[in-house]
Amino acid sequence: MSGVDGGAVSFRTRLREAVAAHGPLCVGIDPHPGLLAGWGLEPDAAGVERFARGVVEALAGHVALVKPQVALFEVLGSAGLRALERALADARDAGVLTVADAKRGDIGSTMTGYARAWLADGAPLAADALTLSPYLGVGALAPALDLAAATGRGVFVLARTSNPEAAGVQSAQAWVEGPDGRRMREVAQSVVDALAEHNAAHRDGPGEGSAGAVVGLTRGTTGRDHGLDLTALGGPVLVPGLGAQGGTTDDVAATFGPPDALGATGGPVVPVSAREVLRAGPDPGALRAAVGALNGALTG
Ligand SMILES: O=c1ccn([C@@H]2O[C@H](COP(=O)(O)O)[C@@H](O)[C@H]2O)c(=O)[nH]1
Repeated sequence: MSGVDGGAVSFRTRLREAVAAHGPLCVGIDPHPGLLAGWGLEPDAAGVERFARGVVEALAGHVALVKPQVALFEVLGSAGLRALERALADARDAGVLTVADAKRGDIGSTMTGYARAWLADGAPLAADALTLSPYLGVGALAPALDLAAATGRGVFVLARTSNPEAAGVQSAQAWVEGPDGRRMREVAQSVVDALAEHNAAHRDGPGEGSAGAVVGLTRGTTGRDHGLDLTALGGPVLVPGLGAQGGTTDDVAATFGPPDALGATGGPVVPVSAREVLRAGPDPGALRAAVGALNGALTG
């Protein structure tokens, strides 16, 4: 993770390089019991570990990043978390970027603990990036944003999630304090704006673009004239909803524009697919073919 001068290389730089080399797809590692059965594995810690490490082994060198779904490891207690630690270590050793999808968020003092658990150098569960929930306020997430910026890691904060139930909260209008006084803003947009502010303050150096947003593929369009305006974000966008939730590669282009649409000021845009890709396993060649087909459609 060190740059030529010995300092940390930003997550966004590393993500851009990985996307340029392998394509934008992020493969979710979601060891659902049904998928484990399809792979001939038991729904226990040994099965989850074999599954997660099998995905990394098959896709190393073929995918930019993977996103383990922490809940599906946590459900097995300490043995499940040990399996996650091993899969994260495998990915690190193989040069595959990782996003721990833990959706953490708490008051600032507790947030420091979450930040150190997932974003500190040497932490057993350290990942390249962590998903965060801003329901306690984006400001409360500062310990994670700051540690990510300092260690060349990233965060993805939920802005507009892929599930339909989120609309009531995320599309609500709220008063937000800005440089020009108070103004009404959609909650999801206010999250993006706060992340843009953080990124603007860390434009050069290891913290560059470390604050990304989660914008679901299944919740409508983005752009200046409708929906979310991501043009000032200055960071990456994680886009779940491709495949099992109904989103298509055409939807990615229609919603976010061509792969480099946010290139100058933001991005990369990284679509996520878990179940659709994982159903192709356990055969490594079939997993790689599923990833290749999606990456081809996303970039073609
Ligand atoms: O808005 C969100 C945020 C996170 N997710 C997570 O992404 C994967 C999607 O899995 P699929 O099998 O491709 O549907 C899963 O881990 C979700 O918890 C999301 O779907 N939407």
